[in-house]
Formats: sequence, C-alpha cells, structure tokens
Amino acid sequence: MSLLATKMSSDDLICSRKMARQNGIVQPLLTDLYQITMAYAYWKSGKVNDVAVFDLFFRTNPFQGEFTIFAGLEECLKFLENFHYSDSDIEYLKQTLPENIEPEFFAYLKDLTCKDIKLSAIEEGSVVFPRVPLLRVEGPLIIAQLLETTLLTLVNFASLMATNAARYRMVAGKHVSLLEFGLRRAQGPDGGLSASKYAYIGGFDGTSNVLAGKMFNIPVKGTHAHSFVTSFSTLDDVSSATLSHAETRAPCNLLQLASEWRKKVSSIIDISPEEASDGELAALISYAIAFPSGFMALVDTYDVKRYNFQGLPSRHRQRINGHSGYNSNCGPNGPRIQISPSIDSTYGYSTVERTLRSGLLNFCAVALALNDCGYRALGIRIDSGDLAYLSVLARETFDQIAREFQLPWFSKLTIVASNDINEETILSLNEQGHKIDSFGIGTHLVTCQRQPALGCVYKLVEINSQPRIKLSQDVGKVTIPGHKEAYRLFGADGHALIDLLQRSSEPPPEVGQKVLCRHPFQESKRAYVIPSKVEHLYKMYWSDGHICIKPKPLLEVRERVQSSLRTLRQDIKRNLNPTPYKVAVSDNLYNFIHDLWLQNAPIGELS
Ligand SMILES: Nc1ncnc2c1ncn2[C@@H]1O[C@H](COP(=O)(O)OP(=O)(O)OP(=O)(O)O)[C@@H](O)[C@H]1O
Ligand SMILES: O=P(O)(O)OC[C@H]1O[C@H](OP(=O)(O)OP(=O)(O)O)[C@H](O)[C@@H]1O
Ligand SMILES: O=C(O)c1cccnc1
Ligand SMILES: [Mg+2]
Repeated sequence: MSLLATKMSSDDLICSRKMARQNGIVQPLLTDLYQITMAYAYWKSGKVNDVAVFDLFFRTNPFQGEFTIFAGLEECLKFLENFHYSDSDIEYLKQTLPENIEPEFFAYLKDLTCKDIKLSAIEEGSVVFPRVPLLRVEGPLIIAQLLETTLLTLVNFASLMATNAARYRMVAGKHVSLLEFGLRRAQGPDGGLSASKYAYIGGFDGTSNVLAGKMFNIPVKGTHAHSFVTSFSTLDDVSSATLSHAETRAPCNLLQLASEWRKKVSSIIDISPEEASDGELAALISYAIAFPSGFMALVDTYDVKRYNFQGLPSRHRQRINGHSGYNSNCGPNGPRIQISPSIDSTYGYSTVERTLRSGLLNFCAVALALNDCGYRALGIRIDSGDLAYLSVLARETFDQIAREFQLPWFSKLTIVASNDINEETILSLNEQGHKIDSFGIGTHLVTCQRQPALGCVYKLVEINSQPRIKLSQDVGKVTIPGHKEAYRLFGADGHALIDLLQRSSEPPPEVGQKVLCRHPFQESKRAYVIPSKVEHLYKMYWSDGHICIKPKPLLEVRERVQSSLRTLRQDIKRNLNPTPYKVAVSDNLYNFIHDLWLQNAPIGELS
C-alpha cells in the first residue's frame, strides 16, 4: 500500500498507546434516565442485596447476512473500571430527580462501583450469532441494571461497524487496500471516531481520521481534495518550482520538466496538451514539491460536469456499466490508447475522456518529472465516473508509459477509487473487471447505511438464583432464561457447525461425544452432533473489581476477526442468500425453557 501515510516514531507509538483510553463521554450518566429511576425504586423496595444475571444479545444478523462480528468489549471493560458518579453527577441528579428522593440514595450512588460485578464475554473480534449472549453480567441487581444502556451503546455500534467493515473486506478480497474516509459524513464526532476504530478492527487498512490514528494507533492515510486543485488557476500559480534531486540534491525545475513531459506524453497517448488544465498541472506540481516521495494525485477534478456542463441533467451525465471499448493498440506513431465513444458525446467530452485528457496527462507529466529528480510517484485517486472503466484506462496508460520509457514501476502505480462506494459497488466492479488497488470509503461504511442499528438487547435472565423468562407473542423475542454457558461445536471438516447454549449446571459437551442440539422453540428441529472440537465461548473478563483478561491490542483483535471468519463455511458468508448458521440449546435447557414458559403463560378462558 503506497498512499501518502504519516510516519510514526517509536515515541509517537508509545504516546498513542497511552492515548488508547476511554472515550471521555463514556461515563455513568451516559445512560437513560429510567435506569436511575429504576435504581431508586429497587433501592426503596429493599432490593439492594438482590443478585441478578443479565444477558446482552441480538436477535438478527445485520445487512441480510448470517454472521456478526462482536466488538466493543475493551470499551465495556474500561467503563466498568472507571464507573463512578462524580460530585457534579450527584449534584445534577439531585436537581433532576423529583424532590422526594431520599438523600441516602445519593450517598448510596456516590459509593457505587463495579467491584461486585462479574462480566463474562465472548472474545472481541469473534463471529457471533443471534441469541447467543455476547456479554453475561452478574452481580447486584441495581448496579447490573445501571450498566444496561451504556453497555448496549458500546457494543451495538461497535459490532455493527466491525461487521460492516468485515463484509467490505470480504467482497474486496485480501489484496485490495481499504481506507476509511468517513469522518465528515459520520453520525457526529463520536460516531466518526468509533467508526474509524471498528472499521480497522473489521479489516480496513487505515483511516483518514487523524485523531483515531493518534488514539488507537491506526495507520492514517490520505490523498488530497478537489479544492486543492481548484485553488490553482494557471501555471503562474506555482510559486516555487524548484525541487532538490533526491540523491544529488541538485536543484530541478519541476515546472519546466513537467511541461516538457506533458508534451512528450501527450503525443504518446494521443491527447493534446491544450486540452489539459494548466491550473490542475500547477496544483499537481505544487503538491509534488510538497510531497515528492508521497505524490498521489486526484485526477478527476476537471471532468465534464465540473468543467463544461455545470447543471447538466444527470441523465446526460456519463453513466456507468456497459463500457466495453477499452483496450490498447499500436497506432502509426507508436502505442495508442483507444478511448471508447462517450455516451453523452453530443454534449462534449465524457467524464472518462476528460479525466484522461486532463488529470491523467497532468499526473503522468508530473510523475515523470519527479522521476527525473529521483522520486517515484505513488499513484492517482479517481472520485467520479465509471470507476471500473477509468481504472482500466489509467492502468493501460501507465503500462504504455512504462513500456515507452522503460520505467517498469510506472505499471505498478496505485489506483485509488472513491465516491459513494458500497458493498454492491465493489461486487459489481469485481464482476466488470477493474484495476483498482485501493478503495476509499466513507458514507456507506461509517453510517452503516444499509442497516443503521444492530438491535442488541439486555435482558434479565435470573434473579436471586431464580430464572426469569420474558414472553412475547413473537417467539423470536422470548428470552432464554437462566445462567447459561455457550459452546461452539466444530464439525469433522474443521468448520464451526453450531453454537450450543446450555444451563451452567450441565457438564460441557465433549469432543467425540454425541450431543443432542435442539432448536430453542421448534420441537421437531433437532440434531445429534459429534463435535471434533468444542470451544467454550465465555471467559471471565471482569471480577472482584478488576479486569481479569487484558484486552488485546487492536491489531490482534483485527486478526481475530479474520481467523474467526475463516472458521465459517463459505455458504454462511456469501453475499446473496447465505445459509443460516445454527444456534441450538441442549435438551436440558430446552425443557427448562418450555417448563418455565408454561408456568408463566396464563391459561386463557374461552367464552
Ligand atoms: N463501474 C461501476 N459499476 C458500478 N458502480 C459504479 C461504477 N463506477 C462508479 N460507480 C458508482 O456509481 C455512482 C456514481 O454516482 P454519481 O453519478 O453521483 O457519480 P459521478 O457520475 O461521478 O458524479 P459526480 O461527478 O457528481 O461525483 C457512485 O456511487 C459510484 O461508486
Ligand atoms: O463518497 P464517500 O464514500 O462518502 O467517501 C468520501 C468522499 O469524501 C470526499 O468527497 P468530498 O466531496 O467531501 O471531497 P473531495 O473534494 O475530496 O472529493 C471523497 O472525495 C469521497 O468522495
Ligand atoms: O485523503 C483522502 O483522499 C480523503 C479523505 C477524506 C475523505 N475523502 C478523501
Ligand atoms: Mg468526493
């Protein structure tokens, strides 16, 4: 990956690790009012010593998929560690809650910590499935209840984002670089920061978000914007054209060199230099002088819309799909690129042609001038038009130049594509064939446009050792009661086969031993499984007032996502109509659920 990236010294790395701290707004008051009013009502009704078990789980996988990535655990642990109402929090609550609240309740809140809470969880970065609790919170009812909203907000978006990012990684393949460019379009500053963190965990390679880079030690990368190009009008805008040669340090006039190269290249790729924008050339020269070793140019500024046809109805714009006219051939004066006829040729140049005529020509001229000064350009970014078609044309141009001037590295220049990209766009680009090395993705990724919430819930499943069930007309919403364990059973081929929930009092399933796995609600759906491997999904992460298992660094969580995804069969991960992964309960738990269900469901009377 060769986008312009910042360099970090080891001091910086230490500093950024120290900075990997709890987001400042995560604190006990980041909750719903009803948690605190319930806490008071529990306290008033003598429930201070009640002990509860809550499960945090979701009911459906997002994005019409059949898997989810669990994320947010590290933040949950930091939240438990720092849980404490400050004096000003207490003061605020005194002013906000009704006047009849007894002062002793505030004294109780003031001393509240999570020291009596136990938190068991699935490892962060694991693939997870509906109904299998991601977190199990045990401890005093009041404090366990007070944690609900904050734990949900920490897990819901994190898991949704990590899943979204993992899906982009799956469709893009492992050799394409994925950059998160979403901060400007995210759901506010905190949404943007979380999106950068969990996009990285899900498989993105870097972010343009500088604070995320500093706080979480994520590689920060980027190119430049259209405004940089449009701020230059003529070649006179190049204030200083001198660049020291990389090795000899001799002064080189980049403006002169680039202008000469533009003439030479234009004859080779059959584009007239008069058609290229001088302002754009001035901008690219200036950027190259600022970053001679990191020259990455946005080449689509002067496209048909911006240059010639402002306000043209969109139906007249260059449209996507269906291009077939790209291929290179050799003309009478040497190699040529054949440009396909533009769809809206009646209106002048299409985006495709304009991008080639101006941006690409100017880029090649500056890249070749930089080469004369001992530097290698990095590549281009395309942010409009038919990304498949343009990337192929750009690569062909690079290949032509590589051949013509014996510069093999020119063929390997990076092509970055951006502009409203989503999963479907990448799938479609793959189908069409493209030469893109890197996708810059913002809006669809960070806003999770296809599904904006995961829908994790936090349900009471046991109180004072008594199971609790929440009934619903909708069977899918009936909770699975009691203190449970979760196991992942692997099949003979090594893939994960089924997740099994059991009562904690039951012995764990064993390798090679037949286990009856039952659908939690449909009696006839059951199967025997002889696991080749059994993975106990829960570990205790928080107990006795401290973190028991240190959260792994982000990079390891990121690797965990990929290794966990590899345990899933391909048909469960496929984009279209994936096969559902099975989640089952043991026979014992099945009977327990249904006995409790009958006990709790009143018998109606017909009249
Ligand atoms: N070859 C392609 N196949 C499928 N989708 C594509 C292809 N090329 C681009 N796209 C997508 O098509 C959409 C094009 O949107 P839009 O018409 O707004 O862009 P544009 O024509 O470049 O205009 P603008 O200059 O305003 O950005 C984007 O979402 C882009 O990601
Ligand atoms: O399209 P997204 O997936 O949201 O990716 C981020 C977008 O943000 C930038 O555009 P913007 O028009 O804000 O600025 P620019 O001048 O750099 O293109 C960038 O060029 C992308 O188009
Ligand atoms: O660096 C970039 O190219 C970038 C950053 C944010 C948004 N769009 C593009
Ligand atoms: Mg843009």
